Amino acid sequence: MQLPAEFVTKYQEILGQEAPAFFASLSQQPLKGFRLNPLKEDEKKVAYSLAEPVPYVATGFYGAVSGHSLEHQTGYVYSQEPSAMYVGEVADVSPGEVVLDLCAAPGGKSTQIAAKLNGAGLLVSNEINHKRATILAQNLERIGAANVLILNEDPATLAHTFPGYFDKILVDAPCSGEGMFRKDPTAIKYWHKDYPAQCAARQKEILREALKMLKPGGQLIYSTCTFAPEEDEQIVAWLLTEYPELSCLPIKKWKGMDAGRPELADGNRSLENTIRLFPHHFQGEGHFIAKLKDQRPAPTIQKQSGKKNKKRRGKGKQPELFRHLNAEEQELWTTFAGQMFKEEVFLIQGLRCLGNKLYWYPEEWPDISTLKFIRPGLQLGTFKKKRFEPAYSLVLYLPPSICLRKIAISVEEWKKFVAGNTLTLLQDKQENGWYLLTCEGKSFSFGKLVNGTLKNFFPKGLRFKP
Ligand SMILES: C[S@@+](CC[C@H](N)C(=O)[O-])C[C@H]1O[C@@H](n2cnc3c(N)ncnc32)[C@H](O)[C@@H]1O
Repeated sequence: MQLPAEFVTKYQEILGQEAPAFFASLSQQPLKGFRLNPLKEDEKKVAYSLAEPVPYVATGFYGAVSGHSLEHQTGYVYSQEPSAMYVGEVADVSPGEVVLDLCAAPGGKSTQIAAKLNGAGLLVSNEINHKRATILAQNLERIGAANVLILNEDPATLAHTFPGYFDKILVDAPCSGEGMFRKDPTAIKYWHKDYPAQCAARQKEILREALKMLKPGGQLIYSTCTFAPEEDEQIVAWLLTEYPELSCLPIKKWKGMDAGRPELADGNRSLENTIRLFPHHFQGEGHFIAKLKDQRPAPTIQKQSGKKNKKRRGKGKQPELFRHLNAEEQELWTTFAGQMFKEEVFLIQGLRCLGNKLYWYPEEWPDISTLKFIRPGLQLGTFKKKRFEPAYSLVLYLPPSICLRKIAISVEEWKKFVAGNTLTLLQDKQENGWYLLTCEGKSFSFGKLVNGTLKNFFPKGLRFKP
């Protein structure tokens, strides 16, 4: 690997005797990992080896996964390099919290946070770049979390809508990406000696807006995948100076994790509470993580607890984006839900229409009608001329055990189906209609059975040949 000369000089100065080991580690093979998804039923039932767990992430494992595997496609696994996984752990999100992931695509940390919320509370997952936001949406859809809004906004616009709103905010900032050098050598081409300072200026802009959205008493998690002090310790030092209400919380250091270095910024000792992950010390690509707490007393309003708490937050009015279901739509949904689910899965009060699409969007969620969104709640389906067609996002949300109508098919049949073929079910004498399709116990599509032929409703844009 040809490293820029100014990069080499800089890290020789910063790392001294350790520099050769650091440079050598950048020429090694990148380390791969994946996380299991506890939102799925029997989440450990995967074909991948779980023999090498990542010690500091309960759901993390070393090893590579394929994007075409059944496990990836059904959201059972998410490919993520092991140092990036620690950011989601440090965020330490609990069910019921209201969390913002401000720079979220492609979704490594958002998928982890959504799983930790476990259906209670809300994750607002935002990405400024539209193309990347659509990839974020696909990744979040696969993991099957219902309580996620996906937005495509700039931080300043969000700050206007959500002042003091979030319990936790993650800023996994756009950075100079030095920790990506061995995974993605094109990152080296972008690097120049002033790049870290330029990135730092942008990081400050993003953080200024982020802090406007943090609730008093809330926590800000800041991370980068770079080693540059300008974007790491110096940003945290700047935060602590500019925002005296913030303090830097200690982060548990597992084997191979280094403390942040105060001498690389203004000498503030609390910078030792931050974490540096260096590839010559630690099994991973490289990251910097800081956790800051707003010390002002938290407001005494009742904490949102997801589905149970009906108190609406945000602007205090109904989302203007949606309309209520008409009688025919309500009947179509009730019939579908009655045939499909063993129990009431979505309360009718949380159901709303946007055009002819049906969403689950509980009353207490904020009004996002003025914002650019990619996913305004969990899409359940579409009303089409006197019929209801269930959505792909509903499939990924549904655990097979709550479904009455389901058909299990083999891996060979799954391969044909996701490539776009219909299936002929010679053995089956089931009633015509909608069925949840499963393979190895994993929900992967709806299919419509018509006289023994299973029509294909796997989204056309996602079809592939495994
Ligand atoms: C390091 S990546 C995020 C990775 C992501 N958190 C994950 O774990 O998959 C940073 C993201 O910030 C976005 N970004 C770039 N400029 C931004 C800005 N001015 N404000 C907010 N986000 C920005 C980039 O498009 C990029 O997707």
